[in-house]
Amino acid sequence: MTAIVEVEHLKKTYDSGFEALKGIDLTIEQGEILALLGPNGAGKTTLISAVCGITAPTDGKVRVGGHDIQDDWRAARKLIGLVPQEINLEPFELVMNTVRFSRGLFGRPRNDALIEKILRDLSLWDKKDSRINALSGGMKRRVLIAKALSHEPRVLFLDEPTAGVDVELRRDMWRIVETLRADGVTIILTTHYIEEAEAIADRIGIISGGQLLLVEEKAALMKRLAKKELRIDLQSPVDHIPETLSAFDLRRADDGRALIYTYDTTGERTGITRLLGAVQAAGLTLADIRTSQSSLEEIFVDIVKDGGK
Ligand SMILES: Nc1ncnc2c1ncn2[C@@H]1O[C@H](COP(=O)(O)OP(=O)(O)OP(=O)(O)O)[C@@H](O)[C@H]1O
Repeated sequence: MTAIVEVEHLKKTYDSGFEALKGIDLTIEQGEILALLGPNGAGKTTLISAVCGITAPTDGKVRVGGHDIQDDWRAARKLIGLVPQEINLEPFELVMNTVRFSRGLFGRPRNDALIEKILRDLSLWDKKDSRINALSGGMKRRVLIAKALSHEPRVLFLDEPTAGVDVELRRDMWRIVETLRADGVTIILTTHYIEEAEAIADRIGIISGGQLLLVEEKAALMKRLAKKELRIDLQSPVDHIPETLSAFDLRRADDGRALIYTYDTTGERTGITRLLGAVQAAGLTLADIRTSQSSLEEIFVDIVKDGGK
Protein backbone atom coordinates (compact mmCIF):
# COMPACT_ATOMS: atom_id res chain seq x y z
CA MET A 1 0.00 0.00 0.00
CA THR A 2 1.23 3.49 -0.85
CA ALA A 3 0.11 6.51 1.09
CA ILE A 4 -1.03 9.31 -1.21
CA VAL A 5 -2.30 11.77 1.39
CA GLU A 6 -0.53 12.18 4.74
CA VAL A 7 -1.96 14.47 7.36
CA GLU A 8 0.04 15.00 10.55
CA HIS A 9 -1.25 16.74 13.59
CA LEU A 10 -3.24 19.23 11.56
CA LYS A 11 -4.71 22.13 13.50
CA LYS A 12 -6.77 25.07 12.35
CA THR A 13 -7.84 27.98 14.50
CA TYR A 14 -9.79 30.62 12.59
CA ASP A 15 -9.11 34.33 13.14
CA SER A 16 -12.23 34.42 15.30
CA GLY A 17 -10.34 32.15 17.72
CA PHE A 18 -12.51 29.15 16.85
CA GLU A 19 -10.56 25.89 16.86
CA ALA A 20 -12.02 24.00 13.88
CA LEU A 21 -9.37 21.24 13.71
CA LYS A 22 -7.75 20.02 16.89
CA GLY A 23 -4.88 17.88 15.67
CA ILE A 24 -5.86 15.49 12.90
CA ASP A 25 -3.67 12.54 11.92
CA LEU A 26 -4.76 10.66 8.83
CA THR A 27 -3.11 8.57 6.12
CA ILE A 28 -5.01 7.82 2.95
CA GLU A 29 -3.87 4.99 0.71
CA GLN A 30 -3.69 5.23 -3.04
CA GLY A 31 -6.85 3.98 -4.72
CA GLU A 32 -9.10 3.90 -1.69
CA ILE A 33 -12.44 5.57 -1.14
CA LEU A 34 -12.64 7.26 2.22
CA ALA A 35 -15.90 8.73 3.45
CA LEU A 36 -15.73 11.42 6.12
CA LEU A 37 -18.85 11.59 8.19
CA GLY A 38 -19.63 14.16 10.82
CA PRO A 39 -22.36 16.46 12.06
CA ASN A 40 -22.69 20.04 10.77
CA GLY A 41 -19.73 22.15 11.77
CA ALA A 42 -17.56 19.12 12.62
CA GLY A 43 -14.66 20.42 10.53
CA LYS A 44 -14.97 18.34 7.35
CA THR A 45 -14.78 21.25 4.92
CA THR A 46 -11.97 22.84 6.92
CA LEU A 47 -10.01 19.59 6.75
CA ILE A 48 -10.51 19.29 2.98
CA SER A 49 -9.60 22.95 2.47
CA ALA A 50 -6.40 22.53 4.49
CA VAL A 51 -5.45 19.35 2.62
CA CYS A 52 -6.05 21.08 -0.71
CA GLY A 53 -3.99 24.11 0.33
CA ILE A 54 -6.93 26.52 0.27
CA THR A 55 -6.86 27.18 4.00
CA ALA A 56 -3.51 27.64 5.75
CA PRO A 57 -3.29 25.36 8.79
CA THR A 58 -2.32 26.78 12.16
CA ASP A 59 -0.09 23.79 12.79
CA GLY A 60 0.73 20.39 11.32
CA LYS A 61 1.72 19.02 7.94
CA VAL A 62 -0.04 17.78 4.81
CA ARG A 63 1.68 15.87 2.02
CA VAL A 64 -0.01 14.81 -1.20
CA GLY A 65 1.92 12.37 -3.36
CA GLY A 66 4.92 13.17 -1.16
CA HIS A 67 4.71 16.93 -1.83
CA ASP A 68 4.18 19.32 1.06
CA ILE A 69 1.00 21.31 0.40
CA GLN A 70 2.55 24.49 1.78
CA ASP A 71 6.15 24.32 0.56
CA ASP A 72 5.47 22.57 -2.73
CA TRP A 73 1.92 23.73 -3.40
CA ARG A 74 2.01 23.60 -7.18
CA ALA A 75 3.18 19.98 -7.41
CA ALA A 76 0.78 18.84 -4.68
CA ARG A 77 -2.20 20.77 -6.05
CA LYS A 78 -1.70 19.34 -9.53
CA LEU A 79 -2.48 15.89 -8.11
CA ILE A 80 -5.72 17.09 -6.51
CA GLY A 81 -9.19 17.51 -7.94
CA LEU A 82 -11.67 19.33 -5.71
CA VAL A 83 -15.42 19.35 -6.06
CA PRO A 84 -16.52 22.04 -3.62
CA GLN A 85 -19.77 22.14 -1.74
CA GLU A 86 -20.76 25.50 -3.20
CA ILE A 87 -21.45 25.89 -6.91
CA ASN A 88 -18.83 28.44 -7.99
CA LEU A 89 -19.20 28.51 -11.78
CA GLU A 90 -19.09 31.44 -14.18
CA PRO A 91 -22.80 31.75 -15.17
CA PHE A 92 -22.33 32.98 -18.75
CA GLU A 93 -19.51 30.64 -19.72
CA LEU A 94 -20.13 27.58 -21.92
CA VAL A 95 -19.80 24.14 -20.36
CA MET A 96 -17.03 23.07 -22.73
CA ASN A 97 -14.98 26.20 -22.12
CA THR A 98 -15.43 25.99 -18.37
CA VAL A 99 -13.93 22.51 -18.27
CA ARG A 100 -11.23 23.17 -20.89
CA PHE A 101 -10.13 26.35 -19.14
CA SER A 102 -9.85 24.58 -15.80
CA ARG A 103 -7.39 22.08 -17.32
CA GLY A 104 -5.31 24.96 -18.63
CA LEU A 105 -5.12 26.51 -15.16
CA PHE A 106 -3.10 23.52 -14.03
CA GLY A 107 -0.64 23.96 -16.86
CA ARG A 108 -1.87 20.91 -18.73
CA PRO A 109 -1.80 21.00 -22.55
CA ARG A 110 -5.13 21.17 -24.36
CA ASN A 111 -6.68 17.70 -24.78
CA ASP A 112 -10.13 17.88 -26.35
CA ALA A 113 -10.43 14.08 -26.61
CA LEU A 114 -10.07 13.80 -22.83
CA ILE A 115 -12.52 16.63 -22.16
CA GLU A 116 -15.00 14.93 -24.48
CA LYS A 117 -14.61 11.65 -22.57
CA ILE A 118 -15.14 13.38 -19.22
CA LEU A 119 -18.23 15.20 -20.48
CA ARG A 120 -19.64 12.02 -22.00
CA ASP A 121 -19.01 10.02 -18.80
CA LEU A 122 -20.91 12.68 -16.88
CA SER A 123 -23.77 12.77 -19.42
CA LEU A 124 -22.89 16.39 -20.23
CA TRP A 125 -21.79 16.02 -23.83
CA ASP A 126 -25.06 17.26 -25.29
CA LYS A 127 -24.78 20.31 -23.01
CA LYS A 128 -21.24 21.20 -24.03
CA ASP A 129 -22.37 24.36 -25.83
CA SER A 130 -24.88 25.42 -23.18
CA ARG A 131 -24.26 28.32 -20.87
CA ILE A 132 -23.84 27.38 -17.21
CA ASN A 133 -26.85 29.46 -16.19
CA ALA A 134 -29.06 27.37 -18.48
CA LEU A 135 -28.27 24.17 -16.56
CA SER A 136 -30.21 22.59 -13.74
CA GLY A 137 -28.64 22.37 -10.27
CA GLY A 138 -27.78 18.69 -10.79
CA MET A 139 -26.09 19.43 -14.11
CA LYS A 140 -24.06 22.22 -12.52
CA ARG A 141 -22.84 19.68 -9.99
CA ARG A 142 -21.78 17.44 -12.85
CA VAL A 143 -19.86 20.37 -14.37
CA LEU A 144 -18.07 20.84 -11.04
CA ILE A 145 -16.97 17.21 -11.21
CA ALA A 146 -15.92 17.55 -14.87
CA LYS A 147 -13.87 20.61 -13.93
CA ALA A 148 -12.22 18.78 -11.05
CA LEU A 149 -11.32 15.87 -13.33
CA SER A 150 -10.09 17.96 -16.27
CA HIS A 151 -6.43 17.99 -15.19
CA GLU A 152 -6.40 14.22 -14.47
CA PRO A 153 -5.99 14.36 -10.68
CA ARG A 154 -4.87 11.32 -8.70
CA VAL A 155 -6.84 12.35 -5.62
CA LEU A 156 -10.38 13.61 -5.84
CA PHE A 157 -12.09 15.43 -2.97
CA LEU A 158 -15.85 15.53 -3.11
CA ASP A 159 -17.33 17.83 -0.50
CA GLU A 160 -20.92 16.69 -0.14
CA PRO A 161 -21.28 15.90 -3.82
CA THR A 162 -24.84 14.73 -3.52
CA ALA A 163 -26.27 17.33 -1.16
CA GLY A 164 -29.69 18.23 -2.45
CA VAL A 165 -29.52 16.14 -5.62
CA ASP A 166 -32.18 13.64 -6.59
CA VAL A 167 -31.82 9.90 -6.10
CA GLU A 168 -31.07 9.28 -9.77
CA LEU A 169 -28.18 11.73 -9.86
CA ARG A 170 -26.88 10.39 -6.56
CA ARG A 171 -26.73 6.89 -8.02
CA ASP A 172 -25.07 8.29 -11.15
CA MET A 173 -22.43 9.88 -8.94
CA TRP A 174 -21.79 6.58 -7.19
CA ARG A 175 -21.30 4.98 -10.59
CA ILE A 176 -18.86 7.72 -11.59
CA VAL A 177 -16.95 7.22 -8.35
CA GLU A 178 -16.70 3.49 -9.08
CA THR A 179 -15.31 4.21 -12.56
CA LEU A 180 -12.74 6.58 -11.12
CA ARG A 181 -11.73 4.05 -8.52
CA ALA A 182 -11.21 1.50 -11.29
CA ASP A 183 -8.80 4.02 -12.84
CA GLY A 184 -6.87 4.12 -9.56
CA VAL A 185 -8.09 7.56 -8.43
CA THR A 186 -8.18 8.01 -4.67
CA ILE A 187 -11.45 9.51 -3.49
CA ILE A 188 -12.25 11.33 -0.30
CA LEU A 189 -15.83 12.38 0.14
CA THR A 190 -17.75 14.09 2.88
CA THR A 191 -21.37 13.26 3.17
CA HIS A 192 -24.40 13.52 5.37
CA TYR A 193 -25.94 10.51 3.68
CA ILE A 194 -24.70 7.61 5.71
CA GLU A 195 -26.30 5.32 3.17
CA GLU A 196 -23.87 6.79 0.65
CA ALA A 197 -20.84 6.01 2.82
CA GLU A 198 -22.18 2.53 3.39
CA ALA A 199 -22.63 2.00 -0.34
CA ILE A 200 -19.32 3.22 -1.72
CA ALA A 201 -16.60 3.72 0.90
CA ASP A 202 -13.75 1.36 1.72
CA ARG A 203 -13.02 3.20 4.95
CA ILE A 204 -15.07 5.48 7.12
CA GLY A 205 -13.73 8.40 9.11
CA ILE A 206 -15.88 10.09 11.72
CA ILE A 207 -15.17 13.72 12.63
CA SER A 208 -16.81 15.61 15.43
CA GLY A 209 -15.79 18.85 17.13
CA GLY A 210 -12.60 19.14 15.07
CA GLN A 211 -11.35 15.70 16.05
CA LEU A 212 -11.15 12.51 14.08
CA LEU A 213 -12.94 10.10 16.35
CA LEU A 214 -12.09 7.06 14.28
CA VAL A 215 -11.02 5.83 10.86
CA GLU A 216 -11.70 2.22 10.11
CA GLU A 217 -12.43 -0.25 7.33
CA LYS A 218 -16.17 -0.11 6.78
CA ALA A 219 -16.66 -3.86 7.09
CA ALA A 220 -14.56 -4.07 10.27
CA LEU A 221 -16.37 -1.09 11.77
CA MET A 222 -19.75 -2.61 11.13
CA LYS A 223 -18.63 -5.96 12.50
CA ARG A 224 -17.09 -4.40 15.58
CA LEU A 225 -19.84 -1.99 16.46
CA ALA A 226 -23.03 -3.28 14.97
CA LYS A 227 -25.31 -4.63 17.63
CA LYS A 228 -27.59 -7.48 16.76
CA GLU A 229 -31.05 -7.94 18.06
CA LEU A 230 -33.10 -11.07 18.28
CA ARG A 231 -36.82 -10.52 18.42
CA ILE A 232 -38.89 -13.26 19.98
CA ASP A 233 -42.62 -13.02 19.30
CA LEU A 234 -44.64 -14.76 21.95
CA GLN A 235 -47.96 -16.54 21.56
CA SER A 236 -49.30 -14.92 24.72
CA PRO A 237 -48.11 -11.55 26.03
CA VAL A 238 -46.18 -11.25 29.30
CA ASP A 239 -46.57 -8.35 31.72
CA HIS A 240 -43.02 -8.70 33.06
CA ILE A 241 -39.81 -10.52 32.20
CA PRO A 242 -39.73 -13.76 34.21
CA GLU A 243 -37.15 -13.87 37.00
CA THR A 244 -35.41 -16.86 35.41
CA LEU A 245 -34.58 -14.72 32.35
CA SER A 246 -33.10 -11.81 34.29
CA ALA A 247 -29.52 -12.83 33.40
CA PHE A 248 -30.23 -12.00 29.72
CA ASP A 249 -30.18 -8.49 28.17
CA LEU A 250 -33.90 -8.55 27.41
CA ARG A 251 -36.61 -5.96 27.07
CA ARG A 252 -40.33 -6.19 26.43
CA ALA A 253 -41.81 -4.79 23.24
CA ASP A 254 -45.31 -4.52 21.77
CA ASP A 255 -47.03 -4.59 25.16
CA GLY A 256 -45.27 -7.79 26.11
CA ARG A 257 -46.08 -9.64 22.89
CA ALA A 258 -42.37 -9.71 22.06
CA LEU A 259 -39.03 -9.91 23.85
CA ILE A 260 -35.97 -8.21 22.33
CA TYR A 261 -32.58 -9.68 23.08
CA THR A 262 -29.50 -7.55 22.29
CA TYR A 263 -26.22 -9.37 21.80
CA ASP A 264 -22.67 -8.71 20.76
CA THR A 265 -21.74 -9.94 17.29
CA THR A 266 -18.05 -10.16 18.17
CA GLY A 267 -18.53 -12.39 21.21
CA GLU A 268 -17.61 -16.06 20.96
CA ARG A 269 -21.12 -17.02 21.95
CA THR A 270 -24.31 -15.18 21.24
CA GLY A 271 -26.20 -16.85 24.09
CA ILE A 272 -29.16 -17.47 21.80
CA THR A 273 -29.36 -21.23 22.35
CA ARG A 274 -29.27 -20.78 26.11
CA LEU A 275 -31.83 -17.99 25.92
CA LEU A 276 -34.29 -19.98 23.82
CA GLY A 277 -33.98 -22.91 26.26
CA ALA A 278 -34.61 -20.58 29.19
CA VAL A 279 -37.60 -18.97 27.46
CA GLN A 280 -39.21 -22.38 26.99
CA ALA A 281 -38.32 -23.44 30.53
CA ALA A 282 -40.09 -20.27 31.74
CA GLY A 283 -43.28 -21.62 30.14
CA LEU A 284 -43.39 -19.12 27.26
CA THR A 285 -44.35 -20.28 23.77
CA LEU A 286 -42.59 -18.80 20.73
CA ALA A 287 -44.65 -17.57 17.77
CA ASP A 288 -41.74 -16.35 15.69
CA ILE A 289 -38.12 -15.23 15.94
CA ARG A 290 -36.03 -12.91 13.76
CA THR A 291 -32.75 -11.06 13.96
CA SER A 292 -31.75 -7.58 12.82
CA GLN A 293 -28.46 -5.68 12.79
CA SER A 294 -27.90 -2.00 13.52
CA SER A 295 -27.07 0.12 10.50
CA LEU A 296 -24.04 2.35 9.96
CA GLU A 297 -26.37 5.24 10.79
CA GLU A 298 -27.05 3.89 14.27
CA ILE A 299 -23.33 3.21 14.78
CA PHE A 300 -22.51 6.77 13.68
CA VAL A 301 -25.04 8.35 16.03
CA ASP A 302 -23.68 6.27 18.94
CA ILE A 303 -20.06 7.23 18.21
CA VAL A 304 -20.71 10.94 17.85
CA LYS A 305 -22.79 10.86 21.05
CA ASP A 306 -20.04 9.11 23.00
CA GLY A 307 -17.21 11.19 21.45
CA GLY A 308 -15.49 8.12 20.00
CA LYS A 309 -15.24 6.13 23.23
N1 LIG B 1 -13.84 31.30 7.94
C1 LIG B 1 -14.24 30.89 9.13
N2 LIG B 1 -14.12 31.67 10.22
C2 LIG B 1 -14.52 31.25 11.45
N3 LIG B 1 -15.08 30.05 11.69
C3 LIG B 1 -15.23 29.23 10.64
C4 LIG B 1 -14.84 29.59 9.31
N4 LIG B 1 -15.12 28.57 8.46
C5 LIG B 1 -15.67 27.61 9.24
N5 LIG B 1 -15.74 28.00 10.53
C6 LIG B 1 -16.28 27.22 11.66
O1 LIG B 1 -15.51 26.03 11.79
C7 LIG B 1 -16.36 24.93 12.12
C8 LIG B 1 -16.16 23.81 11.10
O2 LIG B 1 -16.72 24.22 9.86
P1 LIG B 1 -16.69 23.29 8.59
O3 LIG B 1 -17.30 24.05 7.47
O4 LIG B 1 -15.32 22.75 8.42
O5 LIG B 1 -17.65 22.11 9.08
P2 LIG B 1 -18.30 20.90 8.24
O6 LIG B 1 -18.02 19.68 9.03
O7 LIG B 1 -17.83 20.94 6.85
O8 LIG B 1 -19.82 21.29 8.36
P3 LIG B 1 -21.06 21.04 7.33
O9 LIG B 1 -21.40 19.61 7.45
O10 LIG B 1 -22.11 21.93 7.94
O11 LIG B 1 -20.62 21.48 5.98
C9 LIG B 1 -17.77 25.48 12.19
O12 LIG B 1 -18.10 25.73 13.53
C10 LIG B 1 -17.71 26.77 11.40
O13 LIG B 1 -18.62 27.71 11.89
